[in-house]
Amino acid sequence: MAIVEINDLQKTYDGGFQALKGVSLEIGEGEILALLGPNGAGKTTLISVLCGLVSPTGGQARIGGYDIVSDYRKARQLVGLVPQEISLEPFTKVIDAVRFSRGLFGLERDEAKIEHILKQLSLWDKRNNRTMQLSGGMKRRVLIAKALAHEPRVLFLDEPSAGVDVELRRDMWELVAKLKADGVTIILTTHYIEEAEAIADRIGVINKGALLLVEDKAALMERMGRKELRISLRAPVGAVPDALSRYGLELADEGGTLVYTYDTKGEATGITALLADLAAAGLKLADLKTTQSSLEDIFVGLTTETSGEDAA
Ligand SMILES: Nc1ncnc2c1ncn2[C@@H]1O[C@H](COP(=O)(O)OP(=O)(O)OP(=O)(O)O)[C@@H](O)[C@H]1O
Repeated sequence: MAIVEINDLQKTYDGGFQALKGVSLEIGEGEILALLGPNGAGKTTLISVLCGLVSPTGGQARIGGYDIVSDYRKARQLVGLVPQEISLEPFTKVIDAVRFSRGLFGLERDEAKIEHILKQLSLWDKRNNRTMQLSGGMKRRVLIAKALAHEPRVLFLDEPSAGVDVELRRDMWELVAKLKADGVTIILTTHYIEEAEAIADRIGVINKGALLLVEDKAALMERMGRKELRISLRAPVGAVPDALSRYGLELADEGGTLVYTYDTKGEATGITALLADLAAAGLKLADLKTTQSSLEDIFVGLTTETSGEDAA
């Protein structure tokens, strides 16, 4: 069942800038969705609209069935937000900061719950430290603890590993996996393709306010498993010879290159047979090169394609 339903969501800021151009998306309960996109793509705007911090100028969204505008309080109660910027009261003790966040939602004190959250984030030993005494990574954990204090069902993490070292980033990934096991739905934004690969169930690519793709990570990985063999010919051809039709070759470089795409996970690549058939068809090779498509290629391809449209 979808816990977050987004339908044609739009945001035009006061100055006229259109930061969201009609985003539609459904996120299932317990899912981890990574929103990948370059700076200024609209990721923070999308999260801010869903959390009720920025008002949409078109479309609708519901969280747990509650409209984010007309049923704002009920929708907001279901979400936790970990912002990009670290903003903590320096003199407040860790445990008090988390208790306070829970109180903001009108929930009764529940020390067992607070203890569970602090332990889950490895903050229990630091519970009586003032937040200013903590390292940057620990401060980020406090932000997560605060966001979890009212037991939200959906957690938004805006750039959780921005400015975080590699080790802490891995800790963060483990934590996300633990939260998922607890049934929390997680939507995170990131610039790091590696991060999306490591933890997401689904990956959404957003650029210039539009969602370009949402796909299961496994399906994207399947695409990544494809490789290209580029065969440069000594003499260009006008068309792919009929004798080679079964290979699905494409022509590039004005007939000077044949491009063969194959699955690296397949038992046989078909390359040996292809090369034999090429020779039989009388084609002479100048060079061979293989390239592997990666999530990064897909991402760069998608985001530059839309930049091109803008320029046109
Ligand atoms: N309050 C605002 N008023 C006008 N324009 C804004 C406002 N907030 C954001 N924008 C613009 O909207 C666009 C999207 O910004 P947003 O912060 O959502 O992007 P992002 O994908 O989160 O980027 P980043 O990865 O840099 O955080 C940017 O061009 C930004 O300048």
